[in-house]
Amino acid sequence: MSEPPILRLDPALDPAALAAVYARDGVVRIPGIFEPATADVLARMLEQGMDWDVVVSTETGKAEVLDRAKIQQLGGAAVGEKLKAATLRARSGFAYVYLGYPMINAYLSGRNPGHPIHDLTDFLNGPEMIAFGAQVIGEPGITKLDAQATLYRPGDFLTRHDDTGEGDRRAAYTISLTREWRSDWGGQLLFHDDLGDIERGYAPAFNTMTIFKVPRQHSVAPVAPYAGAPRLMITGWLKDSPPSGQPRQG
Ligand SMILES: O=C(O)CCC(=O)C(=O)O
Ligand SMILES: [Fe+2]
Repeated sequence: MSEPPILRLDPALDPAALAAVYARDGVVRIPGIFEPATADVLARMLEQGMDWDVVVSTETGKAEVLDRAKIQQLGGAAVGEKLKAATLRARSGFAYVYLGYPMINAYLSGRNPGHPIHDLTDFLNGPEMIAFGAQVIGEPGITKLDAQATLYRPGDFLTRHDDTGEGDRRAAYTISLTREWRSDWGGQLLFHDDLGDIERGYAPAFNTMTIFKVPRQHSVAPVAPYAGAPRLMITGWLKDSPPSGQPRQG
């Protein structure tokens, strides 16, 4: 049996060139973030091996996270009502529906012990990734990468927001592990301007990292009812708050 590929960034990446693009545009696309064999293993994990929660926004825009046990307890009809309510709220406010896996919480609480997602959480908060992210965005004080895995099904969405958080978010990132996508399947990361037009729309391109400066108005376009695959991402923020309560302390 062959060894699993090493979890590392593709050594061919040129962080200085990426930093120049980020400094100019406030956003940078990074195709080929992992070597192909690594990206393949990570994609397979998201495609086949995840203990997904249903993530649905409440009236206040906070996340209600329904794990398998909670879904069973509520029953399909009650879960469906929550999704319907969030979808109605999306008409006029911040709302979202998708499947998620809270990587940091899961890591710290010992959920799914031995699962390979925890190696990725470790990697994202390890010295190589922190140094890379800090260099690309030109913020040497970056201490951690928040992370969640997400799966958008047909109809799933995330409405317009700007990622203002606790004040420690220096930039947002996404790493797409969506293998194939058609540009008419929705699911783009959209940047909105003040006139209500779309400045840019990024399809979930396989093995591509996107980093953008926040706050900035953005959304995830609803995945089309006819989309032929799930939209698979790792998303989060590069933060500069002290690394307490994170993986790899000390
Ligand atoms: O999935 C994406 O492309 C972006 C997600 C996002 O904007 C967020 O989680 O705040
Ligand atoms: Fe966001």
